[in-house]
Amino acid sequence: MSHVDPQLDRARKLAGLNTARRSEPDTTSPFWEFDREVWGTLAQATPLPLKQRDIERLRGLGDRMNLDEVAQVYLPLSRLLNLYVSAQRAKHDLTREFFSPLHERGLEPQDAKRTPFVIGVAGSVAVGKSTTARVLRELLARWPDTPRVELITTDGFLYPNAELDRRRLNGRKGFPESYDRRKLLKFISAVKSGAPEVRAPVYSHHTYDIVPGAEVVVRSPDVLIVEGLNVLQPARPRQDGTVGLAISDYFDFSVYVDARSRDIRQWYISRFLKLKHGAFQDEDSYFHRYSQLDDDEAITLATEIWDSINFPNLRENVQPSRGRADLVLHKSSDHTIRKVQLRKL
Ligand SMILES: Nc1ncnc2c1ncn2[C@@H]1O[C@H](COP(=O)(O)OP(=O)(O)O)[C@@H](O)[C@H]1O
Ligand SMILES: CC(C)(COP(=O)(O)O)[C@@H](O)C(=O)NCCC(=O)O
Repeated sequence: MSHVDPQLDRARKLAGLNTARRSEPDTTSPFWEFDREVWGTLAQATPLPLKQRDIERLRGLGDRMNLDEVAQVYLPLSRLLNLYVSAQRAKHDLTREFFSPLHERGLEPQDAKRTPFVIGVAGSVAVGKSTTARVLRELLARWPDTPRVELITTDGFLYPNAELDRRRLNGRKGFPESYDRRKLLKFISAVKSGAPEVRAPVYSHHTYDIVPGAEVVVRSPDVLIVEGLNVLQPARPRQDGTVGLAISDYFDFSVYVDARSRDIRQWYISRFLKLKHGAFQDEDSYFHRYSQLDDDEAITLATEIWDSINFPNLRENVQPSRGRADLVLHKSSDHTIRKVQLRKL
């Protein structure tokens, strides 16, 4: 954070900010904060490898992501992550060098291969974290040293509906206790142990349940992105009061997608309406019965689901984990990212 950076000063002028009135650094915050325009200058020399049609393919229902946002927000982020991956690799090489006296004696660890760089993507239901995760995946895969990027969503680790019923957790889908957290922790720990193949179960929004027998196989990629509501949850205390590990203990970097809860509520309701006219029309959709509702009834129902499930989960579990992220993307009410916070080092 040098005092005079011509690129940043130019960006501040473009953004109508007075370069002479630069605010004092906030020494009480663990984050550096950047307006989008300033952050957007941080990868100017990097060509944008995606086209409009790629964005349309990656964008979730209702999301407004466009090429400008990819260039100004995600390209710099992918550049930073590329640097962090290199730093991690350098650290790995140094550690192997540190082991080298063991080599002659045959005592060097046999599995000294590096493990995948794991990135967590957290945020509320309907905030657009799946679009964020998919765009990051595409961008990172285009950097020459991380061609193999895999993405999994934590919904695969939800208990099947029958098990949620048995545990009296219907109506709590998405709350931390609705996930098989032990299985998720074993999954991530296997990935970070360097296992050549690790399997994860699959959830379907269409059937609103785990898909029996389906799995995704993660084969030691360069980068693994793990997206889900609760990925930044701290470990919960065991019955004897001791605290174990959380999946975030295995993350090399994490992103929290943030917005005002009243904006997210609006996005959730309008997405529900879009789904009513789209996916719910399909007779196999679990929500097919809702396709018959008129728009007012659908708005009432979506509001009820938001107020009774998704908002309480956001307030009680998801939002309190925001401060644990390495990077926070702040969206304004039109879905565009206005501000980026990066954890200080
Ligand atoms: N009932 C549904 N039917 C079909 N797709 C859905 C349904 N609910 C959510 N989705 C899709 O699932 C994905 C994940 O949604 P969500 O968990 O709300 O996270 P986010 O909106 O932050 O990506 C989104 O692409 C969304 O459009
Ligand atoms: C499947 C989800 C819990 C999200 O799971 P994630 O991948 O974030 O772990 C959420 O998108 C969802 O559909 N919640 C359902 C709330 C409800 O209507 O019961």
